[in-house]
Amino acid sequence: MIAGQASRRAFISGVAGYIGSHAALCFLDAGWQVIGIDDLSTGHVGCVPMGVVFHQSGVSDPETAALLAQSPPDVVLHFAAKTSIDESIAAPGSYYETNTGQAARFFEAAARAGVANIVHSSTAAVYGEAGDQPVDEGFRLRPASPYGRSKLAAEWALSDTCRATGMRHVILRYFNVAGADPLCRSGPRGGAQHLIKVVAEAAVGLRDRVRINGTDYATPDGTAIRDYVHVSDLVRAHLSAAEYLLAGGGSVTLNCGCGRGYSVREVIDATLALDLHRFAVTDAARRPGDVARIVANSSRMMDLLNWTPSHDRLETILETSVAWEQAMLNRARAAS
Ligand SMILES: NC(=O)c1ccc[n+]([C@@H]2O[C@H](COP(=O)([O-])OP(=O)(O)OC[C@H]3O[C@@H](n4cnc5c(N)ncnc54)[C@H](O)[C@@H]3O)[C@@H](O)[C@H]2O)c1
Ligand SMILES: O=c1ccn([C@@H]2O[C@H](COP(=O)(O)OP(=O)(O)O[C@H]3O[C@H](CO)[C@H](O)[C@H](O)[C@H]3O)[C@@H](O)[C@H]2O)c(=O)[nH]1
Repeated sequence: MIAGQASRRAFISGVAGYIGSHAALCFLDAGWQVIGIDDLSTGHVGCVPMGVVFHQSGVSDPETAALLAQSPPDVVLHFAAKTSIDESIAAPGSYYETNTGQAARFFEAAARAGVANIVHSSTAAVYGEAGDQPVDEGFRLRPASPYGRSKLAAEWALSDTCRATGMRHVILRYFNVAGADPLCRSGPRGGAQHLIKVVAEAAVGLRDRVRINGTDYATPDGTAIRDYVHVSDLVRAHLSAAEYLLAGGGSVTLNCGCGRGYSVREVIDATLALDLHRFAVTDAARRPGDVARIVANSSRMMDLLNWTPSHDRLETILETSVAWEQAMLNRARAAS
C-alpha cells in the first residue's frame, strides 16, 4: 500500500475454507482490509485469519446481501462452494444448488450493491478429459462430473450477470491446488480426500496406507496425471487479478496451473523419498468422475497478470503440506 492511501477492501466468501483462508492472509499481508463470510459447512472458524472481519453467513443469505450493500468492497472474491467430486455424483442437486444457484444469487447481490470487480474460483474440472496436450482456455468444455458441470454453469451465470450489469470479472480456473502457507498460518483441514493431503497425512504417521485410484490409465505409469499449483502462488494470482480489475481490466477467464503434470505414483514416490513415516501403497479401482490427465497451459494468465509460480517444485508443495500436518499434530498433542 502507498503511504497515505486508504487501504482497499476485499470481500471473501468461503473465508474459513482452505483457499479462502490463504487468500485472506495474502490480501491482509498486502495491506488490504478483509471482510469474510462462510457458513462453516466444511470450513472451520479457526481457519479465519486474525484481522478478518468475519460473519457466519451463507452466500445467498440476506445478511450477505446486506453486508455487500452496506459498504460495497473494491473487490469480491468468491470461493464458497461444495468441492467433492464423489459427493457431487451421489448428491448432484446440492452441488447445483450451492455452486450454481446460490452463486448466481450472490453475483446478482454483488452487482446490485454496486460492486464493480469480482474474482471467481473456477476449476480445471470444467474441461474433463484432456489428453496429452496442455489445455488452454479455448479447449472444449466437457466436465466429467456434476461438480465440474455445476462450476461451469456458475461461470456462465457470472459472465451473464457481468454483461447485464457492467460488473467485471476474472474467472480463474484452478488446476490442483495443494500445499500450505509456508509460515503454517493455514493449510488444508480434516476431511479432505485430495491426494497431496492424503500423502502428507501418511508422511506424519496419520495414515499407514495410501490407495492409488486407478492404475490402468493410458499414462506412462498407468496412474492419473495432474498439474499441482501451490496455494500461496494461487492466492497471489488473485491479488494480481484484483489489481488488474482495479486498473480497469476487462472481464477474462484464465487457467491457473504450473504447466507440469505429475502422476499419482510420482507424488507417492516423492513423498516416500522425504524419508518420513513409511506407509503402504495399495492399487485400487478408478474413482468415478476422474480423468486420466489434465495439465494447464496458463500462458494467458502469466502474460496478463505477470504471474509466475514460485513454489512449483513438487518437493516444495509436499514439504509445506507435511509441515502443516506436523504443526496440526503438534498442536493437537499439546492440547490433549
Ligand atoms: N482445492 C482445489 O484443488 C480446487 C481446485 C479447483 C477449484 N477449486 C475451487 O476453489 C474454491 C475453494 O475451494 P477449497 O478447496 O478452499 O474448499 P473448502 O471446502 O476448503 O472451502 C469452501 C468454503 O466455502 C464454505 N461454503 C460452502 N458453501 C457455502 C455457502 N453456501 N455459503 C457460505 N459458505 C459456504 C465452506 O464452509 C468452506 O469454508 C471452490 O470454489 C472450489 O470449487 C478448488
Ligand atoms: O487417496 C487418494 C486421493 C486421490 N487419488 C487420485 O489422485 C488424483 C488427484 O485427486 P485429487 O482428489 O487430489 O484431485 P482431483 O483432480 O480429483 O480434483 C481437484 O482438482 C479438480 C481440478 O482438476 C477440482 O477442482 C477439484 O475441486 C479438486 O478436488 C486423482 O486421480 C485421484 O483419484 C488417489 O489415487 N488416492
